[in-house]
Amino acid sequence: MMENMSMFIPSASTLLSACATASAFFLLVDRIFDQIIPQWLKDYINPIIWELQSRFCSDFIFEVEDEWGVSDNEIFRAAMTYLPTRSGPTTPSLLVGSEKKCEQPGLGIPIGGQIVDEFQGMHLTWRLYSRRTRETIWNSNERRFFILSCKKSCRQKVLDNYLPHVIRTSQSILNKQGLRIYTYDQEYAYWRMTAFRHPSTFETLAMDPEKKQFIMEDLDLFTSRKGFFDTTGKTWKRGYLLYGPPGTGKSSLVAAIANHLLYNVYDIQLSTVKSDSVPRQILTSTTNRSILLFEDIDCSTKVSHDRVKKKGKKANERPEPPEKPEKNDAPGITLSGLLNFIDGIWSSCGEERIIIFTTNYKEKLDPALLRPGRMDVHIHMGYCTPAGFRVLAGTHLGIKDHIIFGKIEALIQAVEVSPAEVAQQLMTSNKAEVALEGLAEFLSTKKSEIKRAEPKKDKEGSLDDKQSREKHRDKYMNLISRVFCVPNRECHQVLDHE
Ligand SMILES: Nc1ncnc2c1ncn2[C@@H]1O[C@H](COP(=O)(O)OP(=O)(O)OP(=O)(O)O)[C@@H](O)[C@H]1O
Repeated sequence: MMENMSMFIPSASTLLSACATASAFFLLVDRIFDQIIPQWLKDYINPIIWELQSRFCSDFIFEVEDEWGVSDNEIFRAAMTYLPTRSGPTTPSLLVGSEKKCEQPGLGIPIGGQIVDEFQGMHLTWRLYSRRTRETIWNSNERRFFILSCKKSCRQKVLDNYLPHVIRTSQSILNKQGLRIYTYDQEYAYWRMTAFRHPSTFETLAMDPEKKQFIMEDLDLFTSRKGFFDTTGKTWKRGYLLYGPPGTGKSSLVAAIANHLLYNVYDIQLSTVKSDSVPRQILTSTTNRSILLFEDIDCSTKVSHDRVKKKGKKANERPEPPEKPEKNDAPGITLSGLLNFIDGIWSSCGEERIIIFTTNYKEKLDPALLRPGRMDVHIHMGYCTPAGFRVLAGTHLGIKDHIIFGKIEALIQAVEVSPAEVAQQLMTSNKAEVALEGLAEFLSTKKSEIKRAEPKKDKEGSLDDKQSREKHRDKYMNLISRVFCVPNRECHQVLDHE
């Protein structure tokens, strides 16, 4: 009887080979499936195949989607960084690319790509898939997800040991890769990334030393005060407004802050944000310890003019007809959408974030944007000063002093010249003497042009009065840069050495 029964019980090796055959079969089906079946049908059948696979094989399946709740899935993000470094002889395909010719090619996982990893005696297979989700008017979303399979018996070990290892390793890979700058792709609702190698630092910035020192101390204080933000119930973020004429170093200061704090930069183009719900996606998909940058905020008319327009309207003035929306035109972000982004309830998703706005026209901005708590520190980036010129001469020509410095400094005090203009003149020659002579000539020409324009102004009478009033107001604005210090410091002012 026992002998008869043993005829029907398969041996361990037969069972194993049956299992291997089943796995190979499913892999084969999967392959054919990938090649010839349309995406919509794949999306429908894929889950059925995985279900069958997990029932008939001894594998356990983890599905790692690119989103978790309303945020990006950290495990997915980590796997995208970690897995290309684990490719081996069994890897069928990889994405390869390079941003610059001389760079070491970067690797990525293609859709359908498979990576096999070994960890603490476990055999783990990752495969990347994509599926289309319901399309909205503004987004046609394609969601990506990994299928991670392991032995059923390893399930707990994967959760406890392997996935934390993937997150840790990806973090150290990213740290080695250096800083990154991200820009938001509205179409696919995800961040496109590239290496951030802006050479600007606080040493290379043409700015007055006290102002630099103040900003660096403010940043350091901010990063060291987690406990303070926790106990006061405030979100750990700080808003900076950088304002001033073109070419005075606003973008260079952003880069210097990123390099000082070693934070990645998320560059948010407000004009391309399609609706008030987009900032929520942005907030939940950016990482901690980062800079959220809004450049040229005044150019986004919807957010800069709302209240300024209303304030300037006389009582008997007829209301302007509402702007006709273009066909298929997205509504864009409104001022209230932006205010919510900065300090609404969703802004608490994430911590240790610096929010930076830059503008050439601070007065165009709605006062609601500027209040402490939203823009905590206002930094005026002014025209070049003698101290700024000395920094530029050091970085561009490698010199600390020269006989012609006195003449140039006197001219710099007499004319309004941006650091960008000075830098450009200093780049005209690698011979210090020639470059400095060129700069002195450039400044003298500028000065005589201003002199020639002056008598003309006098003839224009009332216009001249108006201009001089405006100049006085600008001078006053330039002189005092208010620093609202909530909650980093007590409120105080910094003299802006113009
Ligand atoms: N304060 C500065 N210190 C050092 N370099 C500067 C400074 N300001 C301008 N530059 C030089 O001028 C170039 C332009 O500066 P930057 O883009 O930072 O100015 P910006 O104020 O952001 O201008 P815009 O308002 O037009 O965007 C930079 O590449 C840099 O070399």
